[in-house]
Amino acid sequence: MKLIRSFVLREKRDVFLSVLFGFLAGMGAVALFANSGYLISRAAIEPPLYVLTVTIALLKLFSFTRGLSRYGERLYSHRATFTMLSSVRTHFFRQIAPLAPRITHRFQSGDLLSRIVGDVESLQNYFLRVFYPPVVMAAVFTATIAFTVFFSPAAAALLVGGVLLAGWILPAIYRGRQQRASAGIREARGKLSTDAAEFFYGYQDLKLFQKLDDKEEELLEAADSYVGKQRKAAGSRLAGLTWNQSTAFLISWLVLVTGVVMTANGTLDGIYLAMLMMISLTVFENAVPMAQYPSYAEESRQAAARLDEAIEEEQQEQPQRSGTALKRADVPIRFDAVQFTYPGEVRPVIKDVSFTLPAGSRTAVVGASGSGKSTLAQLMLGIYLPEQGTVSYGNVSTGALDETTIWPHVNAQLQEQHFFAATVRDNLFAEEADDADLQQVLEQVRLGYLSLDTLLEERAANLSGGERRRLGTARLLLRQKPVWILDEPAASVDAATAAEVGAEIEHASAGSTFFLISHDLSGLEAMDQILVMEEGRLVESGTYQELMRRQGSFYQMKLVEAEVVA
Ligand SMILES: Nc1ncnc2c1ncn2[C@@H]1O[C@H](COP(=O)(O)OP(=O)(O)OP(=O)(O)O)[C@@H](O)[C@H]1O
Repeated sequence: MKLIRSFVLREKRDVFLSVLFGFLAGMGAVALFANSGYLISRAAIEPPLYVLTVTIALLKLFSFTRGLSRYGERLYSHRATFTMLSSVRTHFFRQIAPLAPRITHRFQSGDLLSRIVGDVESLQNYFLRVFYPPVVMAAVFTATIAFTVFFSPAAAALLVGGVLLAGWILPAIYRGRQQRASAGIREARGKLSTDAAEFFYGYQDLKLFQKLDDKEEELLEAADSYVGKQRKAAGSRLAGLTWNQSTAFLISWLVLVTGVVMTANGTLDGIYLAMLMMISLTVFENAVPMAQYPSYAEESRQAAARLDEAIEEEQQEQPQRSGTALKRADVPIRFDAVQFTYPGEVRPVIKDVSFTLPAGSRTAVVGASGSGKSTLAQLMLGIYLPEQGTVSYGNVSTGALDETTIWPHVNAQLQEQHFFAATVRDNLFAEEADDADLQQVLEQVRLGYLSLDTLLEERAANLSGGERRRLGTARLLLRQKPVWILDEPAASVDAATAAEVGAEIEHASAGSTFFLISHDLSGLEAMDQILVMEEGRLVESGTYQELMRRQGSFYQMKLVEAEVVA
């Protein structure tokens, strides 16, 4: 909330103008109606023409003042709001973007989207309905009461009582209720977004496994829960509004009664009675927004808390990085007694792993599914930091580096790659390359039959699994990098095509530090070293020939592979 307040206060000029015009609009309204009341009473006793002329001219002046000031208030308050929203959105996005992909493991995509869009959007009410209306209300009431005291201290006292009740006491009572009524409303929206996203992503599988009805029911329950919570919050907001209005009318009625009594006993000139009545009716217009104050204050607090939660929890989970830049990556990459557990998990998935990738060497990592191979790649990219031990480039550990400075040195093809709903050309991420180069790269990955203008669907759903993998490889072939990290580039690719594309990769990566994660044990003879992972431990390492001679885990794996092939 502190941060949101600081974003609002940055717009000092607009904040000042909103309050100023809000005050002028409020005073304009009070003066307009007071003047009307006075005019009606005065006209009844046939005053000289000049009195009517002046009063009518004032009426016009006040109505212009009111209209123009209200316009100014709306203009500057909305400008301050939208500028603040854009600052919050940019700030939130800047904070959250570097946390990817870690953040996407912690928060589901639907929930994250609901925070980025919905929660940020809710903060628009913070300035408009929480921050400045109390200031305007206090200023308008103070000025009006000072004016009223002059005619009737009793009516002024009633107004003071009314403003305390409508502007402070009732909203304070409603604040607690509103907190209860709107508790969990944002979480319910997050859950609904998550369920909806899951429903659409998993639609095909849900259909195939006949689970569509169950999931639909869950989705409807989430929708009902969200609507129910919204209804409760809106009910509470309306109740607050009703009490606020009732108080305003009651006070106006009391002002009328007091005025009548005072006029009857001669302590008030009857000509001012209608004016006092109109003042009372109008001045409470400014207290109406206060009825919604608790609801919007609570909504803003919850939205800000959810945004903080997304950023802070994730930042706290991660060890602090000192953020220096990696200047060169053509250096040995070392794992020293590395232990690693994923955030929020208890089971270490990498246990006391040490190895070195000499600059320009070629290494393959093999091992059973879940043995920690992909995690090694994530640690090497600095996406995660080891819990114990170090991963270092030359003499610099990844903990001392800003991880984003590692990535420009690396050609990485991780297990999951994202493809955008755009052309093949756009998905190759090589704006500076000309079409002939791009087409040539497509040939190299045996996708020459695709046109650069072919439109890919979201997540490249119109390509086969193997085609997606090879399109991912094509991205790397367009960039010369000193380090290559490949996590099963041949997954879902037939053996013959995989061998051909493998040869292209080998050629393109010659001289680079090459780190290949593979389930395929063939073609590893040319590697400088092979690392064998088992349940998070490095159980064997050496050249192909050494490992075969040793007849350990790698040898056993080869035997199993040979049996399966046979
Ligand atoms: N984001 C994550 N959060 C928590 N645990 C994870 C995460 N990613 C992987 N794991 C766990 O870490 C272990 C190692 O996973 P990893 O992906 O490194 O294995 P792998 O050897 O690459 O497997 P595969 O060959 O199937 O790709 C697994 O037990 C997995 O369940």
